[in-house]
Amino acid sequence: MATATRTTPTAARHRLAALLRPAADTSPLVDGARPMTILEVARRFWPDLRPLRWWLALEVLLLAGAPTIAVLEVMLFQRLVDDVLVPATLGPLLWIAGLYIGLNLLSAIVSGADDYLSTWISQRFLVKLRTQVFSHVLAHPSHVHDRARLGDTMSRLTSDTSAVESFMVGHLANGAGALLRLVAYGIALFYLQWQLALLALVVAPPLWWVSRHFSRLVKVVSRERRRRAGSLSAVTEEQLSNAALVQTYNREDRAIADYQRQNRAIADAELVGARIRALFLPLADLAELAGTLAVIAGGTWALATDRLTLGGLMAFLALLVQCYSPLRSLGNLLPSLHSATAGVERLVELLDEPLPTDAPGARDLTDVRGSLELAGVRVRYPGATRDALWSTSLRIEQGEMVALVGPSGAGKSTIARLLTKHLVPCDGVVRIDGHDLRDLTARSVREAVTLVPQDIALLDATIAENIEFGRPGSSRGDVVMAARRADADLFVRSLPAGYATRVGQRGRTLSGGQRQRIAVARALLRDAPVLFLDEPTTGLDEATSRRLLAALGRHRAGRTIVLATHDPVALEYVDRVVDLGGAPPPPAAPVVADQRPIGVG
Ligand SMILES: Nc1ncnc2c1ncn2[C@@H]1O[C@H](COP(=O)(O)OP(=O)(O)OP(=O)(O)O)[C@@H](O)[C@H]1O
Repeated sequence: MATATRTTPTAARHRLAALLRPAADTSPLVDGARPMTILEVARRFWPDLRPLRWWLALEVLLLAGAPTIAVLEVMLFQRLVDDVLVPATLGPLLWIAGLYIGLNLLSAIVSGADDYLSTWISQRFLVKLRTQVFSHVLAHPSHVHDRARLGDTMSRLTSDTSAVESFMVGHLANGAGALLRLVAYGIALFYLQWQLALLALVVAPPLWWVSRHFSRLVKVVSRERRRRAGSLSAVTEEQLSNAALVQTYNREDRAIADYQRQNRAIADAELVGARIRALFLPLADLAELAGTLAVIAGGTWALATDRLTLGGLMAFLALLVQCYSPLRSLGNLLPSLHSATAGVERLVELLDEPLPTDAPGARDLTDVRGSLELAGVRVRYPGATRDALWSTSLRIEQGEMVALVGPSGAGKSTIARLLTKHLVPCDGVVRIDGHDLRDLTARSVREAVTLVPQDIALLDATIAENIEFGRPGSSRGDVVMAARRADADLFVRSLPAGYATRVGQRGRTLSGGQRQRIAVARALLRDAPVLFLDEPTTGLDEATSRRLLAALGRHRAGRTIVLATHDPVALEYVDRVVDLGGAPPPPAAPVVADQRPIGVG
């Protein structure tokens, strides 16, 4: 005998709950941010909005103007029915029409001013917030940038900043406007017929209940949607910036599949949102309909017992219908705030990434001579399980030209980061001219030490502008001189547009060796007392390497030059070789509890 499968109420509830939650993302690219309450968000961003508070007050006044005009219009409508239509006389129509036109004009002025002012407030807030977030991200230490997914960061900077704006300005202003409208209509309703007005209030509790449940579900789905949007941006940026790699290895299918998977995850979250709306919005409609029917029944009684005129009843119903829109707006306020909170949380996570700050009392490094020292230095990157440097000590005298050698991963680039104060050691001291870098401002240290990193970065600008970046305001003669010293002048002159050639994003229209020489020219123009070049001869043929190294030798007078290099040719041009050795690091020690976050200060 076949057993009939029965759906128990609990199983049905579980199935419904599953339909209203996004399916788990099995391979999340971007983690969810720390959840925040609405109050926390408001407290966090109020200081940014505070300077605009008087404009906000004016906005609230304008918001209050609109419902007042609407109530006056409905009252006028009552007069139209009772004084013109019911007695069928044209007499009072003239003044009623005149007032209607006047109110209409006033309403147009108020709503135009309200629209302009609210846009102005939003945009001012947004410009300030985006600039603040952008400068914060720009100040992140380089190793934080290494870990971050650029696409996700960009999604936070654009759409998530808009979420803060809609939370602090859009939704709260809408909420205030809805509340004011509700109060104005409510007073008018009670004025027209208080018993009917009380009857109309029966819809408030069910609407509130619907809104609360709705907002909880909306919050979950909004957080997922935002996180997944971040993942999509991250995958897009990653695949497009590595398009050549993808093509070379014939991995287009996999890249497209990854991209599609992220899009499907977003579509899944969107569909859950649509299911939630499909379930709850009809419930809100039902509550409104119940309210209107109750008022029509009560209104018939009021008409029959002469408690209300026909015009009064029609005005009452017109006002009641107007009431439902702000009531809905208020009902939607919580879900909208929760939805925006999901974006705010991601932005706050970005803003809460600790920024490197100079220690209190840090002073500027002046009169730099250029001696460098590492004493017993240990570095471990955040999240790493082993030290990048341990017990490292070395000394480079002022005016020396030194090659820093060691196998790949020995820590040469890490030393460059230490010397430019992008990192501070977990143990030990880094010194310039005998001063502990911790006591110096990062800005003055970077003025003294110019780094040409291994991963050459050029701006999407002309060659001249890229070199001039080293010392803004330099003359064309100085730019050309620096290019000549870096052995770049000849190849630049051979280009059709010469120094005015645009190099494309990250200098991609130049060869690796050409990029290298432009970067060295930029560093030479800066003319800092200490020059750290990380693998400066990578991508250069031997003859060009020798010309560059000889040029550096000529440029060294009074300067300390460090070459982190694997190139044996470079060793011929230096005074001394500092070998970082290749000893394996000590066994991975447990992460020390009091390890300070790596950053400046
Ligand atoms: N941002 C980072 N986060 C975590 N670990 C890092 C980071 N940067 C470097 N490391 C680790 O630190 C160690 C030293 O790296 P570093 O780049 O300083 O070596 P290197 O001597 O310059 O190597 P190469 O000669 O290959 O350029 C390596 O084990 C590397 O994996």
